[in-house]
Amino acid sequence: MSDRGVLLVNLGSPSSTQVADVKRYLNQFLMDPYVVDLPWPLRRLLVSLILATRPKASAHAYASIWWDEGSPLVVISRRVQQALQQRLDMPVELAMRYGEPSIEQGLLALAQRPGVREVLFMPQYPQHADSTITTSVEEAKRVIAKHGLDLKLNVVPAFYNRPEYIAALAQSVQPYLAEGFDHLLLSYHGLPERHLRKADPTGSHCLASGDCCERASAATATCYRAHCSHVSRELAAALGLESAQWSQAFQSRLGRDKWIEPYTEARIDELAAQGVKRLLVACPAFVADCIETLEEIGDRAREQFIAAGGEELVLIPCLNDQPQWIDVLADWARETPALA
Ligand SMILES: C=CC1=C(C)c2cc3[nH]c(cc4nc(cc5[nH]c(cc1n2)c(C)c5CCC(=O)O)C(CCC(=O)O)=C4C)c(C)c3C=C
Ligand SMILES: [Fe+2]
Ligand SMILES: [Fe+2]
Repeated sequence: MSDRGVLLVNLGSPSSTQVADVKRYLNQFLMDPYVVDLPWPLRRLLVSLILATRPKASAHAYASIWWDEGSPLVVISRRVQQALQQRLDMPVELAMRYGEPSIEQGLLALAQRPGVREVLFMPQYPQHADSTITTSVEEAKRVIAKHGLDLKLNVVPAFYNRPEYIAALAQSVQPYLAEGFDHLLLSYHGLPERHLRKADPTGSHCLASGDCCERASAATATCYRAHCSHVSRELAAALGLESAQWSQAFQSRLGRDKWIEPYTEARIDELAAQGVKRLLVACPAFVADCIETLEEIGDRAREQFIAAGGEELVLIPCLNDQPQWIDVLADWARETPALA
C-alpha cells in the first residue's frame, strides 16, 4: 500500500437550495479574503450588503439545476473520486473549500488511513487563481497545523499547460463540432482585474498592455488570464479551428469592480448580431458542471442568445467523470514525484 493519499479539491456548494443554507455558504465563500480581497471591515460591509438580496436569487438558480442526489458540482466530484479510487492503489478523498465535505474532513480522513504520510493535493482548477487554488492550499496548511497532522502536502499545480488535459478537453468537444456549428465560445469564470495585478510578481506586466497574456513573462506562472488564453489557443489548435471560428470570454461577474473582459454576456449579443445561429459554448475553467455552467450558460445565456436572434446555444458538458479524464487524473496521481 502506498504512503500517499489523494485529496481532490473543488469549490463547494450550499448543502441545500434553502435560502438559509445558500446564505451560509455565500457568507463563508465571500468572507474569504482571497475571494473578496478587502480589509475585514469593508469586506464584512460589502458581503452583508450582497447577502441582503443574493441568497434568494442564488437559491432560486440552484433550485433550477439541483439534482435528486444534491448539487451537481458535489455529485459529479463524488463520482470522479469514486472512479479514481477504482484506478488507484491509494486512498482518494474529496474536499470542498466551502461547505462539505470540507478540507478538514478530507485531511482527517486521510490522516486516519494507516501509513499515509503524503497528500497529493489536487485542486480541480485548470487555471491558477488565488481565489481558488491559493485559498485551498492555505486552508489545508491551517488544518494540518491545527490538528498537528503528520502529513506532507504535495500540491499538484494548475494544469492549464498539460497536454493530457488539452487532449481530454478536445476529445470531449470534438463530437459537438462534428454536428455542425457557427461558432465556439470558450467562456471562463471571470475575475476582478485587481486579482490579476495582485498575482503578478513583476508588479508591472499583467494588464499593462492589451496583449500581455500572449507574451511569456515571469507573470505568466500565476496569471489566470494568461492560463485561459493558453488553454483557448491550444484547444483551438487541437480542434483545427480557424481564428474566426472561436472566441474567449469571461462570465459570472459579481459587484461593480472591473473584471477581466470581454464579458460573456456582451459576447453572446455580439455573436447573435453577427449572424451566428448555432453557438457552442464550452466552459474550460470548470472540470465539473455546476451552477455557473448549467444555469448561467445552459439556461440564462441560452435565453439571451435566442432573444438576440440566435437559434440554438449548445452547452458542452465539462469533463466531469468521463473515462478519458479519470485516466488522466490517475496518471497524474501515479506520476507526481514524491516530496523529498
Ligand atoms: C468575488 C467573487 C468571486 C470570485 C473572485 C470567484 C472566482 C472563481 N470562482 C470559480 C469557480 C466557481 N465559482 C462558483 C460559484 C460562485 N462564484 C461566486 C463568486 C466569485 N467567484 C459566487 C457568488 C458563486 C455562487 C453562485 C452564485 O451565487 O452566483 C462555482 C459553482 C459552485 C456551485 O455550487 O455550483 C464554481 C465552480 C473560479 C474558477 C474562480 C476564479 C477563477
Ligand atoms: Fe466563482
Ligand atoms: Fe497577465
